[in-house]
Amino acid sequence: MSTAKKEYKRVTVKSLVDMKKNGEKISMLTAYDYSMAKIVDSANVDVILVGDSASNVMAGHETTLPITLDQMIYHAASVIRAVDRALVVVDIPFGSYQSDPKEALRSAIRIMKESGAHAVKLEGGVEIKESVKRILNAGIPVMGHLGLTPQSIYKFGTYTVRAKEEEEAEKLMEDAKLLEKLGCFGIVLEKIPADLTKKVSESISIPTIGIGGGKYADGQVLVIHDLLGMTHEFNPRFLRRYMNLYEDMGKAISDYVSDVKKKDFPSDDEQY
Ligand SMILES: Nc1nc(=O)c2c([nH]1)NC[C@@H]1CN(c3ccc(C(=O)N[C@@H](CCC(=O)O)C(=O)O)cc3)CN21
Ligand SMILES: CC(C)C(=O)C(=O)O
Ligand SMILES: [Mg+2]
Repeated sequence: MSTAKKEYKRVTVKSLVDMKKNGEKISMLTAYDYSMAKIVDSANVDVILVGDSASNVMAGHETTLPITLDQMIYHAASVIRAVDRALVVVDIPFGSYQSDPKEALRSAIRIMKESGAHAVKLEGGVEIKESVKRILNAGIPVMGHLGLTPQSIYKFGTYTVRAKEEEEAEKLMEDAKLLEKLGCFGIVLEKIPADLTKKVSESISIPTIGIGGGKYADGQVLVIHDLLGMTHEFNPRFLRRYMNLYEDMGKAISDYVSDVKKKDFPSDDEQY
């Protein structure tokens, strides 16, 4: 598994756009720490997202709002140290880009400079137009994120499917075209109807990456802990679990506890 990576060149923002052109689907997963990123990168995932979902998965917060820019940089720097092949994209966290475009650029620069990341991701469309422009003008690649945007959860109140109404669907299409025009290299489409993902993906030349966006997206993204079955209480329809690590890890750990209690561990061979 880990030997395969040497066959490949580094993934770049350009290779992702080329993959869309060639009809090759893009794989993207989150990682927040060195050990996990090492495994994800070695398995040839194209894009690693240091998501602000770290706020939920790593820190135990209910939403993505509390995580700070410093904390995101810490996670991103750990991931960067592990990665040889994947493109590493980092979420700019809530509160570090919404105030004004200069703040947005300062946050993006801090992420690039202090973590070594390759690109940043921001949530929203026309509302963040000036910020996206400014970051792109500084030579920093930007990924968009439309549909269910968790940093705005309190505006909506629920995590239900977005853009089901005609008007919202039209706005999302406009936002996607705008992000493409500004120069973004890709757009995450979260929890929107599959037919809207299809229309958007056919209308723009940059790749769409779906999470609950259906089969017509140019790529897919999941939170690594969800895929591995570590988050056993998170059960949206779009999630395919490839393991049940919550149970398996629990079993391994209780076996260890029991071995210690039984004085079975360590054995004669496991000591000096
Ligand atoms: N572990 C984890 N996985 C994620 O995909 C993820 C996070 N955390 N944290 C940040 C955001 C939040 N995301 C979410 C959150 C909820 C749903 C969702 O579908 N929730 C409910 C349905 C709620 C409703 O219909 O009102 C569910 O079925 O679990 C989807 C994506 C995606 N991101
Ligand atoms: C779910 C993905 C797209 C994300 O933004 C995150 O993990 O923070
Ligand atoms: Mg995010």
